[in-house]
Order: sequence, then C-alpha cells, then structure tokens
Amino acid sequence: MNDWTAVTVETSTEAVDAVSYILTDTGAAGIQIEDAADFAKLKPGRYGDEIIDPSSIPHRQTGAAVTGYYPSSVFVPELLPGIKQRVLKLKDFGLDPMPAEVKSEAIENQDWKTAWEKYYHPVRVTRTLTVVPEWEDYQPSSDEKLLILDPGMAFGTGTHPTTQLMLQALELTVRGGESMLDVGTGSGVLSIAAKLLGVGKIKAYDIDEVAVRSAKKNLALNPAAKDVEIGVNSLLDGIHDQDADLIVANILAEIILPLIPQAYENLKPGGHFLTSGIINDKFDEVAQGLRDGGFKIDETMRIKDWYGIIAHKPTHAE
Ligand SMILES: C[S@@+](CC[C@H](N)C(=O)[O-])C[C@H]1O[C@@H](n2cnc3c(N)ncnc32)[C@H](O)[C@@H]1O
Repeated sequence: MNDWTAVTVETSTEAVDAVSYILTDTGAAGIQIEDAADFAKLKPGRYGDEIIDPSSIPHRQTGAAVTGYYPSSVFVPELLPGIKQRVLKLKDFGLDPMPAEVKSEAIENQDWKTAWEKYYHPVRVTRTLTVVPEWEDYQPSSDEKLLILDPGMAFGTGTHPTTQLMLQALELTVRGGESMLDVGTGSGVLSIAAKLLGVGKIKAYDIDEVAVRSAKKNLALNPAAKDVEIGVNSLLDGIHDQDADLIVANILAEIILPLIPQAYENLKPGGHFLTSGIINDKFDEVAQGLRDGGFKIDETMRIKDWYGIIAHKPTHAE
C-alpha cells in the first residue's frame, strides 16, 4: 500500500491560494505550488552564489499547478468529485480556476518525507510565534515562542494566509487567562498558539476524526498545550452556555455563517470572535452576518485574497 496520495489541480495563478485552501480543508497535510507567474518575476542575475538565467530552468509557461499530499488515512477517490466541484465554484467568488483539472497519484512515503523535509523549515509566522517542524532542533531568540508541529500528520502548517491571519488576531486579542473555543481546530495550531500566548482553558473541536487525531499528537508535542480538551463536533452544535472569552474559527465563509449565532450564544458579553477563511468576495456577506448576529467588528485584516475579522459581543453597557 502507498502511504500518500498526491492530488494535483491544474489552475490559474489567481486561484492558487483558494485551491491550496480547498486541498488543505479536505485533508491535505502539505501543499506544493508550481506557478508560471513565479518564474515570470525572475530576472537574469545573481541568486545567492549563482548567476542564473531563469529561461534556462525548466518550468511551466502558463497557469499553475497546486498539489496537496494526503495521508493514507484519507480515502482520496471519494474526495475528488467534491474537490473538482469546489474548485469550479471559485468562479462564483470572482476567481478564474480554469482549467480546473484534478488528478491523483499514489506516491511512496520515502519520496514524500524527503521532499517535505527539504521544503518545510521553521517559519516565523507572527511577531512572537515561530512554527517549527518536529524534526528540527531550533534555538529560539529570547522573544520567540515555538509552536512544534508534525506536518506529516496535520491539516495546515501554520503558514497558510488564513492561519496567519488567525495567529495575528490572537496575538492582538489575547491578554492572558481567557477561556477559548477553537472550532475547526485542524492541526490544533490555533489552540497551541493561544496557550503559548497565555490563554487559560481551551476546548477544541473538528468535524473530522482524522483532524482530531492529528491535533492530539500536535498538542502532545507542545507541553504548554497538554491540557487542551479536544473532540469531534460539527461547529458548536449541542454546545450551550460556555461563557467563553474567545472563539476562533478558520473555516470557509459558508460554514462561518451558521456558526455566528452559536458563537454569540457561547460568548460572554465583551468576548471576542476571531474568524478567517474568508475569500475577498465573501467578506461583505460575513461582515454583514456578524453585524446582523449582534456582533461589533473591531478590526478586519487581509493577506493576499483572504480576510480575517476580529469582532466582539457587546457588553450590556455598549
Ligand atoms: C483550514 S482548516 C483550519 C485549521 C486550523 N484551525 C488553522 O487555522 O490552520 C479548517 C478545519 O475546519 C474543519 N471543519 C470543516 N467544517 C467543519 C464543521 N462544520 N465543524 C467543525 N469543523 C469543521 C476541517 O475539518 C478543517 O480541519
């Protein structure tokens, strides 16, 4: 049996981020991007110690290919039609995803591991947080907090724009000691970051059992996050009166909308709701949904085509 399946989507430069998100959201543990536009930007000249003429490097001439790597625990053939459908649906968000061809290929674990270890290194994702792959022996500077992840098992490595928006929003919002709910925890990255920033009690949920298993492994790699409670749950269905100070959710806009009333119910007055996963065309709808749901928007943040929103439930005095 092969250990990993690679799913490659042929698409356009403008849809690269959104397609990466779809692959990550359906369980890809790692993403590789080949984009003609990256080569177009290169000019002949000195790169490090080498003089390079970009035209001499074999590369694609048009469009882009995004490849997601899925662990053997994910049954990829079942996912392919849904991936194709979601990629085509990007047209509704004003992105051109064509040719939108989706193909899959089994790969040997060895190739994957080697490629991944070459590509994935410690990354400083915010002012104070650095994501470090489990196998790296990394010495932090005095102001750096380390978030250890096994990306081979996890959904998202902390470097996707939507995760970065959430990490930045956490850094801006957390004062210390809060209680938090993490909806769609994936790799557990936001819960681990929140713990490193000083959040108190955390309950994390994901609809996907594989994600929950991955998050448990990652939580165990981070001593600060050992007491995070985690379980399978869709959104905050069946969860009432949590009196949380903070709710975080990096899920696509369509899924954030039904979460809004649940988040409002489970937050204390004055508590914050941090969301991301919002592609630019969906921003107005989510922002309006938050205001209609009783929230006040404190800040909106953007990286590339993605938005993050910091909102709060007003206090009685507001
Ligand atoms: C893009 S990942 C975000 C992971 C991580 N929180 C981050 O910020 O990098 C979205 C996660 O939401 C989960 N998810 C999707 N729909 C959900 C739902 N209805 N309820 C709970 N989790 C859901 C997916 O399984 C996936 O792990």
